[in-house]
Amino acid sequence: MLSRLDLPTVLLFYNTSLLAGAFAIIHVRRNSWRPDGLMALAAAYLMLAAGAALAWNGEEAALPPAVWTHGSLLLGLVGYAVFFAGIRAMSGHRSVRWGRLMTPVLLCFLAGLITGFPLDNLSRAGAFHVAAVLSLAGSAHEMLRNHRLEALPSSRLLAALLALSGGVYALRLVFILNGTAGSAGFSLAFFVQMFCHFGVALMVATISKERAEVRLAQLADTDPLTGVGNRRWLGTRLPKQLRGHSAVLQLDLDRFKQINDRHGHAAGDAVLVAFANCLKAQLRESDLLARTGGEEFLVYTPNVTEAVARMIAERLRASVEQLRIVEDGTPLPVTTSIGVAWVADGSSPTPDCLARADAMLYEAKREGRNRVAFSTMPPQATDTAAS
Ligand SMILES: Nc1nc2c(ncn2[C@@H]2O[C@H](COP(=O)(O)OP(=O)(O)OP(=O)(O)O)[C@@H](O)[C@H]2O)c(=O)[nH]1
Repeated sequence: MLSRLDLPTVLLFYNTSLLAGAFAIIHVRRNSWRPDGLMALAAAYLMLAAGAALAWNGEEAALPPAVWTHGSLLLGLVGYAVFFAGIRAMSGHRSVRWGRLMTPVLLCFLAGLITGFPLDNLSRAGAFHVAAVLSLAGSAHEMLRNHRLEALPSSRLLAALLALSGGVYALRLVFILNGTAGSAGFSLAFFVQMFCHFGVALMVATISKERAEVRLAQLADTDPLTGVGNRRWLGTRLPKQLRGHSAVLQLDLDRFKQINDRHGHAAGDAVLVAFANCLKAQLRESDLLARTGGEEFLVYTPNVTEAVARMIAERLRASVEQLRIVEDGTPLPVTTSIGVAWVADGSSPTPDCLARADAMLYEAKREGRNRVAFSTMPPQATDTAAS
């Protein structure tokens, strides 16, 4: 069926796919919180559509050959360069070196003006196909590289579509170079490209949606002031039972209200940020740190002996005491009280451990603040410990 389609019909479908793709990408960009590269992508689609329309009108003898051949080649080359720039910017905030990207495009265009090679159909198609293959292969590579940093479900699919599109152009380039490119292959190639244009626009929209979902999940789990996890996040990360040789530490800044009252809420916020950063700097990758309330933080530290759990708590207390926070030229001395519940052998239900750490924190406050109160959880019955 495809072989019976004439060239104007194929080009009409091809252009429709580019225009619909550009429209979809512009719409996604308007609603995206991370629109990098999307305008370039839409512009590339429009340039490729304009280039194809120029070629179509030229084939119909509606324009002088010198105009449509050079014009369509320039639009095709710039379109594919901008397409690559768009995918690169979209894939991971990396900068686009426009000078480096556009220099070969302009050199090719100038060579065309000097030698007149675009007037020859096969030479022009060859140059266009080389640009398309390089751009699409580079774009697929960018998306795969991005997938390693940001594993979104649709980024691999987008890379596959880009690779398919580049592969079809590469195959056609081989036919062009050995002089066997026929009109049936031409129609089929444009049909696949049409499918890829729709697919790429759809994947761009889906990636934008997936990024928004990831961001929402991050916002829901993160304390906006300090950037550490919040109580909700902690709830999803803490096991139901704390295993033997693990500890929870409940930390609370001492007399924090006075800092707010004397120096203002902004100074209080600065203290909270410094406090969180100080704790973060002391902990291991495997530890959890969350802000569970106003000036309350919780640390979960697995795989620690009693001596190490005591040492960690004391080290946190001492490093907070040594913090040097200055607001408007005024030093703000801070200390923290810490309640620790350490699980010996077996395991303990997490709520019990949290309640014990809280009770220990209360004791540390009662005993004068700026200290650690430590407790070992009582051993559990074997069946509870095994569950
Ligand atoms: N700046 C700032 N203050 C907060 C925030 N959240 C809670 N607070 C304040 O934290 C203070 C907690 O005070 P209290 O619970 O009385 O405790 P405290 O003054 O630290 O006294 P002790 O815990 O007994 O040592 C209150 O003044 C809250 O308004 C916040 O996000 N920023």
